[in-house]
Amino acid sequence: MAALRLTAEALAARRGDRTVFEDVSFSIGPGDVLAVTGPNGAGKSTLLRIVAGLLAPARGSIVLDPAPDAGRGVAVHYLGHLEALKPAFTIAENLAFWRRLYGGAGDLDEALEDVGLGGLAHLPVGRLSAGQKRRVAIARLLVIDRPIWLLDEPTTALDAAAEATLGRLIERHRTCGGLVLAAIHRPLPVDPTATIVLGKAAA
Ligand SMILES: Nc1ncnc2c1ncn2[C@@H]1O[C@H](COP(=O)(O)OP(=O)(O)OP(=O)(O)O)[C@@H](O)[C@H]1O
Repeated sequence: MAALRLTAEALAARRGDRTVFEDVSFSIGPGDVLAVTGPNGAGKSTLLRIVAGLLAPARGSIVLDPAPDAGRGVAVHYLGHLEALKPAFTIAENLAFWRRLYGGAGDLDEALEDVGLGGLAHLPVGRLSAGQKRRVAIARLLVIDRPIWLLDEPTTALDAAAEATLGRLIERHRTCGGLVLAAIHRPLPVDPTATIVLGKAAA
């Protein structure tokens, strides 16, 4: 994985008519894990969505060095609150869809083994538990090789074993030079390089 640096400079975000946060700056490079904490409504998901390019900042800038020719979007993988899985399709069909859409090349069976869902590729997603769906969403990170993982409360619905597995997968990603930005309420299953605390909850 090519060495990348992601630098955010004096970011501010507005949602509706409210400034959610301002003057947020950070710089992360290969192997870094940046945790973003703060109370409900402080803007953690907003920050991730801005870094993903899904929302524009009210002020400030985000620079990727080196900048991908096709833009920042191709370097990031956003794991949001929603799993973005079609319930009527099997696990394999869902992962194959996302892999094709994002231009990934990872092995589906290997990814499912990695998240503890080996042998279940044929099951419709609609029949899975919340934690199993989360594991499928995490497997998507593995079949599409992108350097920046944006994880919004990634341990939601995971049991202790799956949380430990996520920790190992994040460590593997770091070892390969990947970067992680994670919005959290509970501690991550890895030691973050740094933590940003966003301010006050919405009144
Ligand atoms: N689509 C939207 N339109 C207007 N305001 C929004 C929108 N989405 C979120 N907000 C507001 O932006 C603020 C920040 O929301 P955000 O989801 O980023 O917070 P968060 O820190 O991730 O919260 P939580 O810990 O509850 O997940 C909140 O006050 C929320 O009401």
